[in-house]
Amino acid sequence: MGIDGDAPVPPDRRFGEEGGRLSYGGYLCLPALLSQQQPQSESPDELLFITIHQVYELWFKLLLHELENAREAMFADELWRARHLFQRVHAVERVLIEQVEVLETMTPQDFLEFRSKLAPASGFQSVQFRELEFLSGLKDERYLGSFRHAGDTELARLRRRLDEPTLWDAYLAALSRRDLPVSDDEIMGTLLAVARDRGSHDDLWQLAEDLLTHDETAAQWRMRHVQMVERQIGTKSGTGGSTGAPYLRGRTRLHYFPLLWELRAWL
Ligand code: HEM
Ligand SMILES: N[C@@H](CC(=O)c1ccccc1NC=O)C(=O)O
Repeated sequence: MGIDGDAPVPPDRRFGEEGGRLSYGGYLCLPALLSQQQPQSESPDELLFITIHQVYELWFKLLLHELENAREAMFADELWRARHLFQRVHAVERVLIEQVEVLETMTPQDFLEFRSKLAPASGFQSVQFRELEFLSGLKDERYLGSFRHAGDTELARLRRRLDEPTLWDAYLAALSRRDLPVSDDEIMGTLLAVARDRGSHDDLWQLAEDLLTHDETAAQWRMRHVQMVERQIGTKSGTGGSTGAPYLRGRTRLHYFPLLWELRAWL
Protein backbone atom coordinates (compact mmCIF):
# COMPACT_ATOMS: atom_id res chain seq x y z
CA MET A 1 0.00 0.00 0.00
CA GLY A 2 1.18 3.52 -0.81
CA ILE A 3 1.19 6.14 1.90
CA ASP A 4 -2.06 7.57 0.52
CA GLY A 5 -3.85 4.24 0.99
CA ASP A 6 -4.02 3.40 -2.71
CA ALA A 7 -2.77 0.23 -4.28
CA PRO A 8 0.93 0.38 -5.26
CA VAL A 9 1.48 2.13 -8.59
CA PRO A 10 2.71 -0.24 -11.32
CA PRO A 11 6.29 0.58 -12.40
CA ASP A 12 5.29 1.69 -15.90
CA ARG A 13 2.93 4.28 -14.40
CA ARG A 14 5.39 5.72 -11.92
CA PHE A 15 5.77 9.05 -13.57
CA GLY A 16 8.58 11.48 -13.16
CA GLU A 17 11.13 9.29 -11.47
CA GLU A 18 12.96 8.25 -14.62
CA GLY A 19 16.22 10.03 -13.86
CA GLY A 20 15.75 10.13 -10.12
CA ARG A 21 18.10 13.12 -9.91
CA LEU A 22 15.70 15.85 -8.78
CA SER A 23 14.22 16.29 -5.35
CA TYR A 24 11.56 18.84 -4.33
CA GLY A 25 13.98 21.03 -2.39
CA GLY A 26 16.73 20.67 -4.96
CA TYR A 27 14.50 21.63 -7.88
CA LEU A 28 13.16 24.67 -6.04
CA CYS A 29 16.57 25.64 -4.57
CA LEU A 30 14.96 25.72 -1.15
CA PRO A 31 18.18 25.68 0.91
CA ALA A 32 19.18 28.96 -0.81
CA LEU A 33 15.66 30.45 -0.75
CA LEU A 34 14.92 29.65 2.89
CA SER A 35 18.23 30.97 4.16
CA GLN A 36 17.56 34.48 2.81
CA GLN A 37 15.37 35.84 5.62
CA GLN A 38 17.66 37.78 7.91
CA PRO A 39 15.94 40.03 10.45
CA GLN A 40 17.89 43.06 11.74
CA SER A 41 16.19 42.93 15.14
CA GLU A 42 14.75 40.54 17.73
CA SER A 43 11.28 41.84 16.95
CA PRO A 44 8.89 38.93 16.27
CA ASP A 45 7.09 40.63 13.33
CA GLU A 46 10.19 41.35 11.31
CA LEU A 47 10.07 37.89 9.69
CA LEU A 48 6.58 38.71 8.40
CA PHE A 49 7.84 42.03 7.02
CA ILE A 50 10.75 40.42 5.19
CA THR A 51 8.68 37.50 3.89
CA ILE A 52 5.99 39.73 2.44
CA HIS A 53 8.53 41.85 0.60
CA GLN A 54 10.37 38.85 -0.77
CA VAL A 55 7.11 37.34 -2.01
CA TYR A 56 6.31 40.66 -3.73
CA GLU A 57 9.69 40.68 -5.44
CA LEU A 58 9.15 37.10 -6.70
CA TRP A 59 5.79 38.09 -8.17
CA PHE A 60 7.39 41.23 -9.68
CA LYS A 61 9.93 38.97 -11.37
CA LEU A 62 7.19 36.84 -12.87
CA LEU A 63 5.20 39.91 -13.94
CA LEU A 64 8.23 41.35 -15.77
CA HIS A 65 8.67 38.03 -17.56
CA GLU A 66 5.02 37.76 -18.60
CA LEU A 67 4.76 41.42 -19.62
CA GLU A 68 7.91 41.16 -21.74
CA ASN A 69 6.38 38.15 -23.46
CA ALA A 70 3.07 39.95 -23.94
CA ARG A 71 4.96 42.86 -25.51
CA GLU A 72 6.77 40.48 -27.84
CA ALA A 73 3.47 38.79 -28.78
CA MET A 74 1.95 42.17 -29.70
CA PHE A 75 4.97 43.02 -31.88
CA ALA A 76 4.61 39.58 -33.51
CA ASP A 77 0.88 40.21 -34.15
CA GLU A 78 -0.05 37.22 -31.99
CA LEU A 79 -2.75 39.08 -30.13
CA TRP A 80 -4.34 35.89 -28.73
CA ARG A 81 -1.03 35.09 -26.99
CA ALA A 82 -0.72 38.59 -25.54
CA ARG A 83 -4.28 38.35 -24.24
CA HIS A 84 -3.60 34.96 -22.67
CA LEU A 85 -0.58 36.39 -20.83
CA PHE A 86 -2.50 39.44 -19.64
CA GLN A 87 -5.05 37.16 -17.94
CA ARG A 88 -2.16 35.73 -15.90
CA VAL A 89 -0.78 39.22 -15.19
CA HIS A 90 -4.19 40.34 -13.89
CA ALA A 91 -4.52 37.26 -11.66
CA VAL A 92 -1.10 37.92 -10.11
CA GLU A 93 -1.89 41.61 -9.66
CA ARG A 94 -5.05 40.75 -7.78
CA VAL A 95 -2.95 38.58 -5.46
CA LEU A 96 -0.59 41.53 -4.90
CA ILE A 97 -3.53 43.61 -3.69
CA GLU A 98 -4.99 40.85 -1.48
CA GLN A 99 -1.62 40.25 0.10
CA VAL A 100 -1.53 43.69 1.74
CA GLU A 101 -4.02 42.32 4.26
CA VAL A 102 -1.44 39.89 5.61
CA LEU A 103 0.97 42.70 6.49
CA GLU A 104 -1.87 44.70 8.04
CA THR A 105 -2.12 42.07 10.78
CA MET A 106 1.01 43.77 12.16
CA THR A 107 0.22 46.54 14.67
CA PRO A 108 1.92 49.94 14.27
CA GLN A 109 3.46 49.48 17.73
CA ASP A 110 5.07 46.21 16.64
CA PHE A 111 6.29 47.82 13.38
CA LEU A 112 7.91 50.64 15.38
CA GLU A 113 9.99 48.05 17.24
CA PHE A 114 12.15 47.60 14.14
CA ARG A 115 11.22 50.48 11.80
CA SER A 116 14.21 52.65 12.79
CA LYS A 117 16.57 49.85 11.73
CA LEU A 118 15.24 50.06 8.15
CA ALA A 119 16.17 53.64 7.18
CA PRO A 120 17.20 54.74 4.61
CA ALA A 121 15.90 51.57 2.92
CA SER A 122 12.38 51.76 1.49
CA GLY A 123 10.20 50.56 -1.38
CA PHE A 124 11.66 53.49 -3.34
CA GLN A 125 14.64 51.25 -3.93
CA SER A 126 12.71 48.35 -5.48
CA VAL A 127 14.38 48.01 -8.86
CA GLN A 128 11.80 45.57 -10.18
CA PHE A 129 8.88 47.81 -9.18
CA ARG A 130 10.42 50.68 -11.16
CA GLU A 131 11.14 48.30 -14.07
CA LEU A 132 7.45 47.38 -14.13
CA GLU A 133 6.53 51.07 -14.29
CA PHE A 134 9.03 51.79 -17.08
CA LEU A 135 7.92 48.76 -19.12
CA SER A 136 4.30 49.80 -18.68
CA GLY A 137 5.03 53.28 -20.03
CA LEU A 138 5.64 55.37 -16.94
CA LYS A 139 9.22 56.32 -17.70
CA ASP A 140 10.42 58.83 -15.12
CA GLU A 141 14.20 59.18 -15.28
CA ARG A 142 14.26 61.11 -12.01
CA TYR A 143 13.86 57.82 -10.16
CA LEU A 144 17.31 56.71 -11.29
CA GLY A 145 18.53 59.02 -8.51
CA SER A 146 16.96 56.76 -5.85
CA PHE A 147 19.24 53.93 -7.02
CA ARG A 148 22.54 55.59 -6.18
CA HIS A 149 23.26 52.71 -3.81
CA ALA A 150 22.17 50.03 -6.26
CA GLY A 151 24.71 47.86 -8.04
CA ASP A 152 25.87 48.52 -11.60
CA THR A 153 23.83 45.61 -12.97
CA GLU A 154 20.67 46.94 -11.40
CA LEU A 155 21.27 50.47 -12.72
CA ALA A 156 22.00 49.04 -16.17
CA ARG A 157 18.72 47.11 -16.05
CA LEU A 158 16.81 50.30 -15.30
CA ARG A 159 18.60 52.25 -18.04
CA ARG A 160 17.79 49.48 -20.51
CA ARG A 161 14.12 49.65 -19.55
CA LEU A 162 14.14 53.39 -20.27
CA ASP A 163 15.40 52.70 -23.81
CA GLU A 164 13.15 49.72 -24.53
CA PRO A 165 9.72 49.89 -26.15
CA THR A 166 6.78 50.01 -23.73
CA LEU A 167 3.59 47.96 -23.80
CA TRP A 168 1.92 50.95 -25.45
CA ASP A 169 4.54 51.00 -28.24
CA ALA A 170 3.75 47.32 -28.83
CA TYR A 171 0.00 48.03 -28.96
CA LEU A 172 0.57 50.82 -31.48
CA ALA A 173 2.56 48.34 -33.59
CA ALA A 174 -0.42 45.96 -33.52
CA LEU A 175 -2.72 48.79 -34.69
CA SER A 176 -0.29 49.68 -37.50
CA ARG A 177 -0.34 46.10 -38.72
CA ARG A 178 -4.03 46.60 -39.46
CA ASP A 179 -3.16 49.75 -41.38
CA LEU A 180 -4.69 51.90 -38.67
CA PRO A 181 -2.95 55.30 -38.26
CA VAL A 182 -1.17 55.84 -34.94
CA SER A 183 0.42 59.30 -35.16
CA ASP A 184 -0.23 61.61 -32.21
CA ASP A 185 -2.91 63.43 -34.19
CA GLU A 186 -4.66 60.29 -35.38
CA ILE A 187 -4.43 57.86 -32.49
CA MET A 188 -7.64 58.92 -30.72
CA GLY A 189 -9.55 58.53 -33.98
CA THR A 190 -8.11 55.05 -34.36
CA LEU A 191 -8.99 54.02 -30.81
CA LEU A 192 -12.54 55.28 -31.43
CA ALA A 193 -12.75 53.38 -34.72
CA VAL A 194 -11.68 50.17 -32.95
CA ALA A 195 -14.20 50.72 -30.16
CA ARG A 196 -17.03 51.42 -32.60
CA ASP A 197 -16.40 48.53 -34.95
CA ARG A 198 -15.91 45.51 -32.76
CA GLY A 199 -17.17 43.34 -35.61
CA SER A 200 -13.88 44.02 -37.40
CA HIS A 201 -11.57 44.80 -34.50
CA ASP A 202 -12.74 42.88 -31.44
CA ASP A 203 -9.28 41.40 -30.72
CA LEU A 204 -7.74 44.90 -30.69
CA TRP A 205 -10.55 46.19 -28.46
CA GLN A 206 -10.17 43.30 -25.99
CA LEU A 207 -6.41 43.76 -25.91
CA ALA A 208 -6.84 47.46 -25.09
CA GLU A 209 -9.20 46.41 -22.28
CA ASP A 210 -6.49 44.07 -20.99
CA LEU A 211 -4.01 46.95 -20.95
CA LEU A 212 -6.55 49.07 -19.10
CA THR A 213 -7.09 46.35 -16.49
CA HIS A 214 -3.32 46.16 -15.95
CA ASP A 215 -3.33 49.94 -15.43
CA GLU A 216 -6.35 49.79 -13.10
CA THR A 217 -4.99 47.00 -10.90
CA ALA A 218 -1.64 48.81 -10.58
CA ALA A 219 -3.54 51.91 -9.40
CA GLN A 220 -5.55 49.77 -6.97
CA TRP A 221 -2.32 48.42 -5.51
CA ARG A 222 -1.01 51.98 -5.05
CA MET A 223 -4.20 52.92 -3.21
CA ARG A 224 -4.11 49.80 -1.07
CA HIS A 225 -0.45 50.46 -0.25
CA VAL A 226 -1.13 54.04 0.87
CA GLN A 227 -4.04 52.91 3.05
CA MET A 228 -1.69 50.47 4.74
CA VAL A 229 0.94 53.20 5.09
CA GLU A 230 -1.54 55.55 6.79
CA ARG A 231 -2.57 52.76 9.11
CA GLN A 232 1.03 51.97 10.02
CA ILE A 233 2.79 55.36 10.18
CA GLY A 234 0.03 57.99 9.86
CA THR A 235 1.54 61.33 8.84
CA LYS A 236 5.16 60.41 9.58
CA SER A 237 7.64 60.86 6.73
CA GLY A 238 9.07 57.79 5.02
CA THR A 239 12.31 55.96 5.71
CA GLY A 240 13.17 56.66 2.05
CA GLY A 241 13.03 60.42 2.69
CA SER A 242 9.68 61.28 1.09
CA THR A 243 6.73 62.94 2.81
CA GLY A 244 5.21 59.45 3.16
CA ALA A 245 1.45 59.16 2.61
CA PRO A 246 1.09 62.54 0.78
CA TYR A 247 3.78 61.52 -1.71
CA LEU A 248 2.12 58.13 -2.21
CA ARG A 249 -1.39 59.67 -2.59
CA GLY A 250 0.01 61.75 -5.46
CA ARG A 251 1.19 58.55 -7.16
CA THR A 252 -2.31 57.04 -7.11
CA ARG A 253 -3.46 59.41 -9.85
CA LEU A 254 -0.95 58.09 -12.38
CA HIS A 255 -2.00 56.19 -15.49
CA TYR A 256 0.07 53.92 -17.72
CA PHE A 257 -2.22 54.40 -20.71
CA PRO A 258 -3.86 57.85 -20.40
CA LEU A 259 -5.38 57.69 -23.88
CA LEU A 260 -7.40 54.58 -23.00
CA TRP A 261 -8.95 56.51 -20.10
CA GLU A 262 -9.51 59.63 -22.21
CA LEU A 263 -11.23 57.51 -24.86
CA ARG A 264 -14.18 57.01 -22.48
CA ALA A 265 -15.05 60.67 -22.73
CA TRP A 266 -15.30 60.51 -26.52
CA LEU A 267 -17.39 57.37 -26.86
C1 HEM B 1 4.45 48.61 6.99
C2 HEM B 1 4.32 48.55 5.68
C3 HEM B 1 4.79 49.62 4.75
C4 HEM B 1 4.97 50.94 4.98
C5 HEM B 1 4.75 51.74 6.27
C6 HEM B 1 5.45 51.52 3.75
C7 HEM B 1 5.76 52.85 3.58
C8 HEM B 1 6.20 53.42 2.42
C9 HEM B 1 6.55 54.81 2.26
C10 HEM B 1 6.44 55.86 3.35
C11 HEM B 1 6.96 54.98 0.99
C12 HEM B 1 7.47 56.28 0.33
C13 HEM B 1 8.95 56.24 0.24
C14 HEM B 1 9.62 56.60 1.55
O1 HEM B 1 9.85 57.80 1.78
O2 HEM B 1 9.92 55.69 2.34
C15 HEM B 1 6.87 53.70 0.32
C16 HEM B 1 7.19 53.46 -0.99
C17 HEM B 1 7.08 52.25 -1.59
N1 HEM B 1 6.74 51.04 -1.01
FE1 HEM B 1 6.11 50.79 0.87
N2 HEM B 1 5.50 50.55 2.80
C18 HEM B 1 5.11 49.36 3.35
C19 HEM B 1 5.05 48.14 2.75
C20 HEM B 1 5.37 47.89 1.43
C21 HEM B 1 5.28 46.62 0.80
C22 HEM B 1 4.81 45.31 1.42
C23 HEM B 1 5.71 46.80 -0.48
C24 HEM B 1 5.81 45.72 -1.51
C25 HEM B 1 6.81 45.59 -2.32
C26 HEM B 1 6.06 48.18 -0.64
C27 HEM B 1 6.54 48.76 -1.79
C28 HEM B 1 6.78 50.09 -1.95
C29 HEM B 1 7.16 50.67 -3.22
C30 HEM B 1 7.34 49.95 -4.54
C31 HEM B 1 7.33 52.04 -3.00
C32 HEM B 1 7.68 53.09 -4.03
C33 HEM B 1 6.37 53.67 -4.52
C34 HEM B 1 6.50 54.82 -5.50
O3 HEM B 1 7.54 55.49 -5.55
O4 HEM B 1 5.51 55.04 -6.21
N3 HEM B 1 5.83 48.81 0.54
N4 HEM B 1 6.40 52.77 1.23
N1 LIG C 1 9.19 53.18 3.94
C1 LIG C 1 8.65 52.54 5.13
C2 LIG C 1 9.52 51.35 5.51
C3 LIG C 1 9.20 50.25 4.59
O1 LIG C 1 8.07 49.97 4.42
C4 LIG C 1 10.26 49.52 3.92
C5 LIG C 1 11.54 49.53 4.42
C6 LIG C 1 12.54 48.78 3.84
C7 LIG C 1 12.26 48.02 2.71
C8 LIG C 1 10.98 48.01 2.20
C9 LIG C 1 9.98 48.77 2.79
N2 LIG C 1 8.73 48.71 2.23
C10 LIG C 1 8.09 49.69 1.56
O2 LIG C 1 8.35 50.84 1.53
C11 LIG C 1 8.49 53.52 6.27
O3 LIG C 1 8.72 54.69 6.08
O4 LIG C 1 8.09 53.07 7.34
